[in-house]
Amino acid sequence: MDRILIRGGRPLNGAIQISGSKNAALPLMAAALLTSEPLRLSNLPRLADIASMRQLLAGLGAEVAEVQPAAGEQGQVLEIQASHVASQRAPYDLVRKMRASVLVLGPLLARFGQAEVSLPGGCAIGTRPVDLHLSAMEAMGAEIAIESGYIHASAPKGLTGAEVVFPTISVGATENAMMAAALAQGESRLVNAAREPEISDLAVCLRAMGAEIEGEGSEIITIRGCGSLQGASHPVIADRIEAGTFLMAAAITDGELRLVGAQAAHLERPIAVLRQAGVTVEESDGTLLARRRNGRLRGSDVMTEAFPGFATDLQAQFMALMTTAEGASMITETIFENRFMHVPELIRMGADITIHGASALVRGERRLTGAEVMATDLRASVCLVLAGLAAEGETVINRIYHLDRGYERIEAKLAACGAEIERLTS
Ligand SMILES: CC(=O)N[C@H]1[C@@H](OP(=O)(O)OP(=O)(O)OC[C@H]2O[C@@H](n3ccc(=O)[nH]c3=O)[C@H](O)[C@@H]2O)O[C@H](CO)[C@@H](O)[C@@H]1O
Ligand SMILES: C=C(OP(=O)(O)O)C(=O)O
Repeated sequence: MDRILIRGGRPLNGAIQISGSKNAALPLMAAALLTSEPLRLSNLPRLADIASMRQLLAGLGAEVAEVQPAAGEQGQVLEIQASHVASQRAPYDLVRKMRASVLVLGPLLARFGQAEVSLPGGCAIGTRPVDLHLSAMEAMGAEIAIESGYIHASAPKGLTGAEVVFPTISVGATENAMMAAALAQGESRLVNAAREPEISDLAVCLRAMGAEIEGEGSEIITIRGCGSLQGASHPVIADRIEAGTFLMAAAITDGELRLVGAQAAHLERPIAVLRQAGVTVEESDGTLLARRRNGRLRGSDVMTEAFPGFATDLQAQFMALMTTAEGASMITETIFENRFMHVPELIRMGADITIHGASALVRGERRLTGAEVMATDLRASVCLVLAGLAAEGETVINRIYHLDRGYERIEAKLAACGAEIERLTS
């Protein structure tokens, strides 16, 4: 199994191109199932999750081809055509590797009147049920049964537009409901919808495919379903979590990074928190520049929240940063019940952190020292990379397949800015 070796203590300096967003790309790829015409997606990151979604779509019978970027296009470009969908079954083997596989449920059900999707099961960061996805489908008229670990959904006469009131905010359930509603008969109103930039990106693409959608980015999304959707061409937004991670990499190493393509509007709360902690973040011409303001960082409290709040996907990285700040920080995780798996590993590197329920108290100004550590999930992995970059000596991170789910060419991007980092293959 591959590992990452980091020799820490070197400031990062340089420019990094931000890749396309994994979390925007996955629902966009699933949206290709809504039409028999080709959907062309550009600026897709080259990540394990994108490969898994590609495999899932191909397994259903869609044709997925990588094509050369046209003028103005960036990243990986895929043309997905789901004209002959032979199967409506998302198998356990793929769903267990990537929970976002459940995003094929809405499109398959809306277009073909049936879908079988393996229940995702638990996950390192929490139980992560899919009840909100299922109740949204039921509100639109689907019958749902759980048998042998699979969701069996059927709507032989098609889905009907409905008011879906989400009791709690769910990004994935909002996306599934938007895609299903786009092909349902009549109008749907999604109330207490997620407002993440990835939701807005999906709405833009669905609109280009002919869907009538309003209100994305607000708490109520209205969708008037139409009989069929057409092909479209859509560039995926930049990955705000990758950008936020590298803002923190600049700060933790006391370096200076220019992030090309990063969208400040998608990072307002994390940038405000970083500024309060003593990081200068400047925006100009589609880039973000980050460096410490006067050498020292101050402990700052953070609570994770749905967008526009502080993203849970940046919580672990912020915790690594706060281990090096002056004073104490209280970091409260409100989205996932078990997203502190990085804490024992940071402690092994010299951090002083105690967990009290959903909060972690970080006592700062620790000198981190390199150690052999274990990655447990995607953001925990990159938090250990940040800690390793700041630590004295060598850090070896095991189980980095988690990292490959969400960070494109991370060693190359960091090495180009002065990090001593290498992948050890065995
Ligand atoms: C591929 C993707 O985009 N992943 C992101 C997405 O995950 P995902 O879409 O899975 O996250 P959700 O927004 O659905 O989850 C938020 C909370 O709602 C709960 N919940 C969710 C659905 C449901 O049916 N029932 C239920 O109880 C979850 O367990 C969690 O506690 O949003 C999360 C929250 O910003 C991010 O951390 C993930 O990186
Ligand atoms: C939790 C994450 O992803 P997923 O929802 O795909 O597990 C993440 O991107 O941090």
